[in-house]
Amino acid sequence: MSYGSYLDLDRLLSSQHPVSKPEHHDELLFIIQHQTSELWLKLILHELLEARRLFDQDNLGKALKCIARVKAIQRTMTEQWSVLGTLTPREYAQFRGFLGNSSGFQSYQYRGVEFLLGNKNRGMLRVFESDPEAHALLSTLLSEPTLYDSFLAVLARADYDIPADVLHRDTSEPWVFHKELVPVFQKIYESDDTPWGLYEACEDLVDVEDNFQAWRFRHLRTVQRTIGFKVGTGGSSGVDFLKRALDLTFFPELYAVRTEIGS
Ligand code: HEM
Ligand SMILES: N[C@@H](CC(=O)c1ccccc1NC=O)C(=O)O
Repeated sequence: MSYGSYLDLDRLLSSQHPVSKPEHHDELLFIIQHQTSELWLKLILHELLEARRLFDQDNLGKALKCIARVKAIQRTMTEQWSVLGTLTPREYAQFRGFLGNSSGFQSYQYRGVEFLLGNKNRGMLRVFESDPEAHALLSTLLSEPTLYDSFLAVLARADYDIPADVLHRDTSEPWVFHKELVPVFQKIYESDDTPWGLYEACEDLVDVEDNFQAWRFRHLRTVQRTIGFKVGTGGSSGVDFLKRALDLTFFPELYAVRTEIGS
């Protein structure tokens, strides 16, 4: 065993293939920024799947340990935008044309994280029709319960009043706001004898959503300073499309409960 063989460094470090001709100096930054993001997304998926499995086993403490790791990765990914922020609009314009129609829409790991957190959209599968492995993973994640579904099942088993239509919902559908859950969370947040384990779990989910939004926001701002209001290579309106994504929410009831909190 050696450092290089253990980490498969030969393969890793020979996996950067700039397509610009002549090769543009800054394309390597662009490739490595994406590759490191994909590696972190791989670990996020790994940890979220384990957290969901642990929720299903009522092992709350260990699930939260996985989520703590996810939160730390998210902070790293968000800070990482500062590296790409050193790419000037002109530098990017000089090799952007070589990227063709490829775009972040085609990140199956990103889509997998969105699905696992509840932002499901069957239409997004079409992008992966020519990639059977990615398609299979996303089909599975589309149909399976989300992390939030599994957490609500934990609450139901702890005798919280989770409606049957929530517990037996069609999990391939995107999450919709369930007002009946707000008093459930109110009971956790407002109690004189707060169940701190459940409270921590709720707050960890809020942290994950907050961190996800921070990443989306920094993506949007990096895109805006790099390509302004040009349309995206993936065919979207660009900045306007990314702005609308900021309205998405994974755990709306955990935010709605704040409005109801008295003393
Ligand atoms: C200069 C750098 C970047 C620019 C100009 C840019 C631009 C865009 C644009 C315009 C879109 C909308 C889709 C389209 O029409 O193309 C998009 C989507 C996306 N980008 Fe980027 N991006 C950049 C870097 C990155 C990086 C480093 C990542 C990291 C993985 C990333 C991940 C994504 C993802 C996942 C989406 C889909 C978002 C969704 O569906 O909500 N992008 N990007
Ligand atoms: N959508 C970007 C292109 C882009 O960023 C991109 C292109 C190829 C591979 C990954 C990319 N990153 C995220 O969207 C653009 O419109 O410039």
